Amino acid sequence: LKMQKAAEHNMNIHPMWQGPLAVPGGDRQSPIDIIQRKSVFDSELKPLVPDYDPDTCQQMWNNGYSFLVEYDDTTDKSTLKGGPLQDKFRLCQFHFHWGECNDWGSEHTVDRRLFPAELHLVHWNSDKYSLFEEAVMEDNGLAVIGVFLKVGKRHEGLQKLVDALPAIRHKESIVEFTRFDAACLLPSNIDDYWAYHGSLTTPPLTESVSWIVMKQPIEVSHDQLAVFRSLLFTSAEEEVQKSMVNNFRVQQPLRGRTVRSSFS
Ligand SMILES: C[C@@H](CNC(=O)c1ccc(S(N)(=O)=O)cc1)Cn1ccc2ccccc21
Ligand SMILES: [Zn+2]
Repeated sequence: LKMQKAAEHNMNIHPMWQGPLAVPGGDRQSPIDIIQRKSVFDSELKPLVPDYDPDTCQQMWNNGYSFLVEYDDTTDKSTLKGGPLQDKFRLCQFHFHWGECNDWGSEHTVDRRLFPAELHLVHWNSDKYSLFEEAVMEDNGLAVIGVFLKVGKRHEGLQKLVDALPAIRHKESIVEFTRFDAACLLPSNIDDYWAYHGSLTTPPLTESVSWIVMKQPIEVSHDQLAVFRSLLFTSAEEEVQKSMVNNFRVQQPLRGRTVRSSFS
């Protein structure tokens, strides 16, 4: 029932969803429901090796659908390798998806379980491509780490980010944001994850993503999540202000894909 309610509230009415809602013939769309008993343990999956340099953190902005923290990805200073990945990937940004209430908001689900929010750390394959824009179009171009957020104790590392949000309430607003270590948003256990091939969850929905979804959620406080919901989809000029909530895509068909797990 919550899935149904969540689906009714999701942002398919947001302007960004007007137009083709799926890649024609797309058979590896994201997000998906991860059915634990159907995932296949793969002993070949290696530990993930995130190596992020806080000095590459540059700015935070409201793009009218989420808020992004962007990193300088002109060098290999902040990288991800290991896990299911054959190549080295550069961190370019992270962002979140969340609901209007704590009952839903995540994009992926685990055995149909919804979380109040989901973090995405976006990386592109710098061994094979020279720009993010190139990698976006290639089937091994991107790697996104998904981390579920659940309501619990306050997340000290997240608070620096939460304190900056009022400065980017409106769409298109941007603020300098430096020296943030994205690794502080990863759960304590990054060895247990699910891996599958999918897509961007917003247009252009390109099927270029190696998804790595962490099993262990991070805990954030109710009040920290409430600040996410104080953001607006709308720019300062628009007369009707709309709260930035329910900015998630509904789960997509698995189409015969296998979800691998790094743990048995
Ligand atoms: C990718 C778009 C911008 N979108 C993203 O970068 C992006 C990143 C991660 C996710 S998620 N939620 O799956 O983690 C979703 C979107 C720009 N853009 C639009 C058209 C386009 C064409 C070529 C190159 C870039 C292009
Ligand atoms: Zn995302």
